[in-house]
Amino acid sequence: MQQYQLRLGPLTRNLPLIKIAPNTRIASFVLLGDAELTQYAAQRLAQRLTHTPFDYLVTMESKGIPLAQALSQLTHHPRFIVLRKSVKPYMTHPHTIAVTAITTHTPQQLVLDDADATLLRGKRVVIVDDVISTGGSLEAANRLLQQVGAQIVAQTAILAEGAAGTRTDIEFLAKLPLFDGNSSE
Ligand SMILES: O=P(O)(O)OC[C@H]1O[C@H](OP(=O)(O)OP(=O)(O)O)[C@H](O)[C@@H]1O
Ligand SMILES: Nc1ncnc2[nH]cnc12
Repeated sequence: MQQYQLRLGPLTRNLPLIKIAPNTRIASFVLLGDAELTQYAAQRLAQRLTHTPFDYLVTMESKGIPLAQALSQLTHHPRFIVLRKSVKPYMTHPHTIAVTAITTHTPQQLVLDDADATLLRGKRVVIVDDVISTGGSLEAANRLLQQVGAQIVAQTAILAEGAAGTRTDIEFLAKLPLFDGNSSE
């Protein structure tokens, strides 16, 4: 399997290249289970947020969760909000929004329970995720948060992939190429 070598500060990781379309691959980045990388990335992102006062961190299920937890602790924000991908029985009044993300061909959604929506109304929010690729998940999170009256003051990620790497409205630590025909088997 072909690999892409990611260097992030003192850390190096070999990421497998995963086919997402004919001749197009992403470098699969799996933050879940990598406590060292999560902690390192959270420290770097916390530094970037030093001059951005905010009330809540918001992340998307699932790979953003450990990063948001580490960043929450480092920035002394004891609670963070997770946008879920399915409606749970305990939710009283779920707000949902459709998502198009690079890794799934089936319809996806982001869900925010009303209790969390109430918490976020009028609050300054930082969105955090592991990877921004097409930006579909980020865009959906933005729309959902705006619907419930939150104010997005920063968007942060470890990696920006493909065209997301040219965006100036995201704080990211590293860029990843999208791999074209040269990476086919
Ligand atoms: O910019 P986009 O094209 O929307 O891609 C980025 C999203 O994709 C990944 O989630 P994934 O769909 O792999 O779900 P998971 O975290 O639940 O595994 C990643 O954690 C982002 O949320
Ligand atoms: N490169 C990537 N690795 C893992 N998950 C992703 N989601 C979007 N891009 C991704």
